[in-house]
Amino acid sequence: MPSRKFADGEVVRGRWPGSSLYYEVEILSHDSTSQLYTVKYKDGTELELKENDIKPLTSFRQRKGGSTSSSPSRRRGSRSRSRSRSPGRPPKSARRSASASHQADIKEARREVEVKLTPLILKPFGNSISRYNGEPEHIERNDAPHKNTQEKFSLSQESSYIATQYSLRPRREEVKLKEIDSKEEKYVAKELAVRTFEVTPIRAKDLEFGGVPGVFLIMFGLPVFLFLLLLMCKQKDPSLLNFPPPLPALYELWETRVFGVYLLWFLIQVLFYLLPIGKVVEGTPLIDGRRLKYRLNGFYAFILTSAVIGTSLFQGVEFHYVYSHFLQFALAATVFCVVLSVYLYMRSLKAPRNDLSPASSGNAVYDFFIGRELNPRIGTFDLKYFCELRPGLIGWVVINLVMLLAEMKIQDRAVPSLAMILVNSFQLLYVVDALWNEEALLTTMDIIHDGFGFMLAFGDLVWVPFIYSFQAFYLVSHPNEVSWPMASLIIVLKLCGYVIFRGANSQKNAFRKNPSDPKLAHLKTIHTSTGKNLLVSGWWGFVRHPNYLGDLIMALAWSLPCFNHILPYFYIIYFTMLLVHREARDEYHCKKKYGVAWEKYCQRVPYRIFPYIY
Ligand SMILES: NC(=O)c1ccc[n+]([C@@H]2O[C@H](COP(=O)([O-])OP(=O)(O)OC[C@H]3O[C@@H](n4cnc5c(N)ncnc54)[C@H](OP(=O)(O)O)[C@@H]3O)[C@@H](O)[C@H]2O)c1
Ligand SMILES: CC(C)CCC[C@@H](C)[C@H]1CC[C@H]2C3=C(CC[C@]12C)[C@@]1(C)CC[C@H](O)C(C)(C)[C@@H]1CC3
Repeated sequence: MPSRKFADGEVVRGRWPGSSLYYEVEILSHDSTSQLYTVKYKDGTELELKENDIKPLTSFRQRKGGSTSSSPSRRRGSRSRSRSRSPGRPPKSARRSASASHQADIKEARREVEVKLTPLILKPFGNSISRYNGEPEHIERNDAPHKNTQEKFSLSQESSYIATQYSLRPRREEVKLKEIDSKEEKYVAKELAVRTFEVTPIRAKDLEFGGVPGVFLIMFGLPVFLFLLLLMCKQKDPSLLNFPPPLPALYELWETRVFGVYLLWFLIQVLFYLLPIGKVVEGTPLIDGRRLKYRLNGFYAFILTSAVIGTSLFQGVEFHYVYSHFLQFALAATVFCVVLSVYLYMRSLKAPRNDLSPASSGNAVYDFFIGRELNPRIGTFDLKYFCELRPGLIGWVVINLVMLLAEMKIQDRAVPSLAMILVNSFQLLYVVDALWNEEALLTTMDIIHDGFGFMLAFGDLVWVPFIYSFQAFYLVSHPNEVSWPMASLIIVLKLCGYVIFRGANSQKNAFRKNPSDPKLAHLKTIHTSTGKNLLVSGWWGFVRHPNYLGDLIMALAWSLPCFNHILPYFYIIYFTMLLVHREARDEYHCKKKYGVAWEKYCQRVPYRIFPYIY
């Protein structure tokens, strides 16, 4: 095991990211895998630093006149003064006269502002951006001239990343100290304001999902709805005339053994997640500039799970148990999710402000639902990221397989029905695609915006495995013969949906990763004042959410093999509602983020999801 230089609890100096300034920090922990130290600054900020960015206190104490301030924020004043006293600096009048030195001053001021960062609670779509978005925008091709336009705003990609993470609003006294004339001051302020987020304490704001009453209803309504749906599906004739289905007593639904099997499943997935295989990538920058590290091994977890399931089948493990105790499994997952949500809420009460989700509101009920903490982690174990793709999504494929085997057993078939094969293979493709493109998850609303609370815990661990497998569950007790011509049409529909879904997601991901990617040079873009551009041709010029369109077409193809009843269409109805609502949430955020540029985009691309319809 590699040795570490600094011990937990030791007080040292840590470099402030993006600057050459060192502040007093306390070592909180050390991760031997990533070789990063978690340190705490005096103002409470916790960051991960490399060993090279940490120095013992003694190496600073001998420096005469060094600042004693111990947090980036408290250091501001002294640093400004010491810089202005620098013997190498020409008198201010001389600096004022030459435009070249004006430019140098601007650069210096910018650098000064950049390094004097205070991690703050940010309101990500704050007024300053909206105000600045009053600027005229223009549409251009995504090629070299576009790059120049971006460079006009002169911050390098790296520094612009830092800039977007901090309040870079120059303090008045600092600007005075720099003695930049008003024109230049405006220029600097204008540049900085573009990337400035308004600093606000978390306060009451517009709540989504119908506010507190809405989330209260969802939290109680969805589990009830889930059980009613599963009970309905178990009936021979699941028509609405037979509603409500016979309700079992609650004690009949609870089985400790089932809960044990569920926990075992969860722990196996934890184990696979922790395996040191797969690339480690950085997530999008957080409000305090940190970028969390994520290991991309979802696809490996899937392969390993398949090996375990295959071996168990070979060993004669009775998978029918999952089908015959399906409701008990759904209850076990729901109980687990409630316990997890309570844990998440409790631990979030101790979380530093910087770690809270921008969606949290300060209202306990709402925050319990939406999640208070953005990225709850136990060491390097990221709870939200893990739950989003592993136990539920892989669990969905396993449940589908269980249903396929159950269909063969119950209907006494030598081979599964064509409908079951279609449903299984379509959904397998969807899950494998998500795991293969795992990195894309890091830029979704769920990871960047929503906290980890009941909504995602229930969505990931209960809703996805038990509702998304509904078509397969339905087919076990309600056989439906699909002809080959019909199957061919459904396959074509599924492939069309997949091409749109994958094409749109890959195009956007590639553009966000490298806006000057030569492969995207033919696409038109709208320049926005945040520095990020919007695609306005290609898939994203067709409708504003082409990926949702593709997803919905695929969802239709999943339901069609069960076309003899309305019940399996519940999925497409629910999914349309989910994506229409999600699209509205995303529009709201994008409008705040991009202002006039977004409105221009909406004019250019008038339809949200369905061309000429919506
Ligand atoms: N199966 C399910 O239950 C389910 C549920 C939800 C979502 N999904 C799928 O998950 C995938 C991800 O969905 P998502 O909801 O996270 O949203 P998304 O559509 O992938 O991302 C929206 C973001 O894309 C960027 N964007 C929007 N328009 C753009 C344009 N013209 N050019 C460049 N960037 C643009 C904006 O972010 P920035 O500008 O900040 O980059 C916007 O916030 C989708 O394929 C969706 O279908 C599936
Ligand atoms: C109120 C609740 C019922 C809402 C529950 C919503 C969740 C079921 C979804 C929210 C985000 C979704 C999502 C996927 C699955 C469903 C959600 C968790 C996803 C993992 C499906 C595969 C995709 O490829 C994806 C990885 C992009 C996607 C991410 C978002």
